[in-house]
Amino acid sequence: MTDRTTDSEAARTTPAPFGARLKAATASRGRLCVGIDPHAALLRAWGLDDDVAGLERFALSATEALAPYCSVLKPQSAFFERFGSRGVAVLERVVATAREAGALVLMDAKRGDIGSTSQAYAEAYLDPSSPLASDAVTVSPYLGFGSLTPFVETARAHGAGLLVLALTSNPEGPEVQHATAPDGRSVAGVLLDHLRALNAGVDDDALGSFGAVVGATVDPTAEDLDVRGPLLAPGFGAQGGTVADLRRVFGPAARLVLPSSSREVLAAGPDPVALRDAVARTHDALAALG
Ligand SMILES: O=C(O)c1cc(=O)[nH]c(=O)n1[C@@H]1O[C@H](COP(=O)(O)O)[C@@H](O)[C@H]1O
Repeated sequence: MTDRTTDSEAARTTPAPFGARLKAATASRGRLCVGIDPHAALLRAWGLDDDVAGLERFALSATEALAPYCSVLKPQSAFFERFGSRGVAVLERVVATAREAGALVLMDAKRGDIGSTSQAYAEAYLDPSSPLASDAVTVSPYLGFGSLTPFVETARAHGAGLLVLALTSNPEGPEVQHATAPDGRSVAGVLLDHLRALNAGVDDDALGSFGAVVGATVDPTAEDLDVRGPLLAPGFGAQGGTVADLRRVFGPAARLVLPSSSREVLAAGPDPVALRDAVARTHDALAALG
């Protein structure tokens, strides 16, 4: 994005770091991230057509119903992109609506590319002057962790965060993530070490802004999951992950977990009260996590 602010203006307007804002949000609203994933099947279940009008109705109704009651909303960009520019325009409204209601927005775009292209992605999702500007974005480190440097620097400049794919919830992930790096560590272990380094300056009782994605459904791991930043745990709910699984997978790092659920919550709609009840039930279940 073009530089529309002076350095001193930027310093005045930069929000607190994402980790600090996430910690405050989960303390007041609970630590559930709800995914806004407008699947064709969910649109049909809500009595909507699988077209841009249906997408708009679904995504905005869900966001309006859920954003005041959730610490984090995670719109899945793919379901908007499949409708082209009109779908992306709906995504822009979802981001704005969620943030106005006080929810943090984690854009689920899973981007990652060579550094110079990563810079453009970082500006698209994290620069406040972008229409898609979010509080954090999911990123893929599989072009090498260093290729994410533009995301790290842009996040730091704007008080935003990153959630880096480490041990994903899908069954195909281990082929890459459990592979052994040249120095004998696992690939996932290398990524987790990089995240720990990025969060190194954070106080003991604070939360860093650079987190990992670790599925609620993965096998227990010998890796040290305590990166001193958030651990996004998708796979909770529709993919079968339970509170017991979160305890089993994360052990002492469970305090850092941000469980994420999309279809299980969204299936309760379109009634806004039913959507809120689904969130309340999940919050109650998560209370057992401590
Ligand atoms: O980054 C993610 O959010 C993600 C990572 C992962 O390992 N597994 C995973 O399911 N996700 C996303 O989390 C959401 C899961 O949706 P549900 O299975 O409906 O709760 C989808 O948007 C996935 O793209």
